[in-house]
Amino acid sequence: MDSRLRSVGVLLAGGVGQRVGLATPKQLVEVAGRTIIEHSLAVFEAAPEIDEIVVLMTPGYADRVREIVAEGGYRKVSKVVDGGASRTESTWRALLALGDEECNVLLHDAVRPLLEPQIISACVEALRTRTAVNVAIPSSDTVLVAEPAPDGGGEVIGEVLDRSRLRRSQTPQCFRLSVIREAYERAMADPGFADRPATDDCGVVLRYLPDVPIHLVPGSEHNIKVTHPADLHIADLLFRLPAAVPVGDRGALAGGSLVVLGGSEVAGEVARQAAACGAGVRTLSAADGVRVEEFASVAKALDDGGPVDHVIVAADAGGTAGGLAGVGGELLADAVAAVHLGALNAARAARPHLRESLLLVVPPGSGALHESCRAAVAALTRALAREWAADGIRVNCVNTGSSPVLTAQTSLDILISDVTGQVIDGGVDAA
Ligand SMILES: Nc1ccn([C@@H]2O[C@H](COP(=O)(O)OP(=O)(O)OP(=O)(O)O)[C@@H](O)[C@H]2O)c(=O)n1
Ligand SMILES: C[C@](O)(CO)[C@H](O)COP(=O)(O)O
Repeated sequence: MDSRLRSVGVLLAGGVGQRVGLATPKQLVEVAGRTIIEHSLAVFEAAPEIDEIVVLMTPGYADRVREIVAEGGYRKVSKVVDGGASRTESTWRALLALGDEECNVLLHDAVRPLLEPQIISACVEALRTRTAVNVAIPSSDTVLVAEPAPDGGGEVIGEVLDRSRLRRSQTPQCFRLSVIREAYERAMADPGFADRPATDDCGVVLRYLPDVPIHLVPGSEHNIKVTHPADLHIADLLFRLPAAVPVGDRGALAGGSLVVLGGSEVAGEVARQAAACGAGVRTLSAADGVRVEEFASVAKALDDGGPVDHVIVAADAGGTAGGLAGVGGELLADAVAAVHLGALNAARAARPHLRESLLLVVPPGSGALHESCRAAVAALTRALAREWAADGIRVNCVNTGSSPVLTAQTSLDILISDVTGQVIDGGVDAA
């Protein structure tokens, strides 16, 4: 059996988030700068395998989702439908909204915002030859069955399950429309279903179509479900983990145009390595009368050149080490002006000329002054990457490591990659 069917991603967002305990449904809470539902929407929108997206939303909040869809330009979203009273009821409503033409249906918990694109690819690939596919990961905990204590006081262990056979079920849960619809029709016609509901779609298929094998594809430890308040913090941290930047073909820079702003050692190395790759490089530093601390100075220098593919900001902030008490007021202001204000100035001045990406290189250092500047540039990177995403301009940050040469190599790899919003540690000399 082979299938090249249309694939519809269904985002189940009809819950109220009782366990998180906020006044609004948890899928509307912002994590890493975006609502949880928007993270999930963005993954499905960007997946080449997905043709259409249907959202099931908590009654009363559908218009908020329509706003998010319109503002974010999520063109694959065809419908926003009110969810039901339970997850399975929301799935049932989605199935009713899908029409009769056979297709692949990928049912995803909207509150799993860290779904990786390769999981969608694996699911759709598996659906070419299977009619039911689930995403699962091995259990790292021992799972046991609790029973009421014989003396009536609390619970005792009834059984310890064989962990080697246990998997934790994630989403998307994926089916041919005809298969999942038949399973749900049987469930809805079963008067006993309401008393013993299923916790997921695979549970419905397993119970009502036991002859349909549900094939498993590997999920991911990052694909967490935001269920309890702590999960909001865990998701936020997971979003901040740096992406792996592949070592690409730096020759791809040949013929491109770069402006390197600032007089740090890394600035010099980036300029040298990029020029060796065949890029046209313009360097602008205090030696050329350009000071990133002054917006007008950077803006004039950039206005004098033409459009530019990449701008790299790598100012020198000399001496941002040690305890705050030992830092003189002037040094403090200079460091903040060079690193934080300089990045803001350069970003603002570069924007009208930029074609591809901005890279903010944070100078080396330690202590309260340096670390607070570094955090400011990291936050700037993430926020700007979101602001400029709609225009296709990437923004990244690299923290200078112990080797300026390796940091410059990492910088070039970031320029030729497609990552955005990433804060990456530059190269460190091997010990
Ligand atoms: N009536 C419902 C209930 C849940 N869901 C969706 O199913 C996913 C997984 O459910 P869960 O984590 O249980 O979400 P809530 O039901 O919102 O949480 P809680 O049980 O704490 O209220 C979520 O994306 C949720 O929005 C749904 O579409 N319709
Ligand atoms: C579908 C699911 O996410 C798979 O792990 C899970 O069953 C949903 O359960 P919940 O009761 O809706 O949190």
